[in-house]
Amino acid sequence: MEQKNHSGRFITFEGIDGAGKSTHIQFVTDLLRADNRQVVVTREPGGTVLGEKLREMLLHDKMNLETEALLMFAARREHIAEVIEPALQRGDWVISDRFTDASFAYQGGGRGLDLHKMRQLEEWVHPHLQPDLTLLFDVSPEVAQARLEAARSPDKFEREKSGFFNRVRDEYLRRAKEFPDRFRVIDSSRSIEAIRETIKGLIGELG
Ligand SMILES: Nc1ncnc2c1ncn2[C@@H]1O[C@H](COP(=O)(O)OP(=O)(O)OP(=O)(O)O)[C@@H](O)[C@H]1O
Ligand SMILES: Cc1cn([C@H]2C[C@H](O)[C@@H](COP(=O)(O)O)O2)c(=O)[nH]c1=O
Repeated sequence: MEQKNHSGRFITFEGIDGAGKSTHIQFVTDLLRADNRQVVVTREPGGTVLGEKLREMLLHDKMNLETEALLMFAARREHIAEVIEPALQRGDWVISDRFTDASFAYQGGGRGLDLHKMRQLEEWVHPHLQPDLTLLFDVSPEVAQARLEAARSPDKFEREKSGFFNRVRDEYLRRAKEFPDRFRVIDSSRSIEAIRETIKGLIGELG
């Protein structure tokens, strides 16, 4: 495990679109606040004024794949400097709806960008920062798609076909195997109640 130079905790939520991340972020936030923790809830791309502007472009405009990856990491650099690092230094718990694993899964796995380039960007943008815990909400693209269709109109990523989401899912699962210390894979095809029980146990382990 990497050496930490802060007293806070950094938890990331990952999974394909519609896997259920947002649903459970609220639950975890309530759980931690009830335990008197200071919690900062944020998201990627986004989380800062500049990052939210980049999010609009990233989710709605057509662009070159490398431009997409670079803008994801540009938004992330701002997010780390303005939100994540200051919060961790204060000793807060940071909950982020996605982080760098999403770039590996979507731009790497989904769209086929060379993972070596992604590792170089990661090394540049946050050489010493990794989540303490990454909750990977794992579900088939078919189930996720059915949930999303019932919930809202799709953005650029959500309009992709199931082949794309199968590749995204595979890359997430590959990373979960590569980094078993921080990843916990949650079977997100279960009921919301059953998933909450699993999450409670996992958060408890962080202390
Ligand atoms: N375990 C579950 N069982 C049934 N429905 C669920 C479950 N989890 C979430 N949902 C529903 O599925 C929809 C998508 O969930 P949610 O917005 O939490 O997904 P998400 O992973 O945050 O998606 P995105 O990454 O696209 O923002 C919502 O309508 C939510 O109520
Ligand atoms: C951080 C990050 C995100 N994405 C994609 C994944 C999702 O389709 C959207 C974000 O939408 P959400 O409803 O907030 O999940 O962006 C990506 O492709 N690469 C990334 O690094």
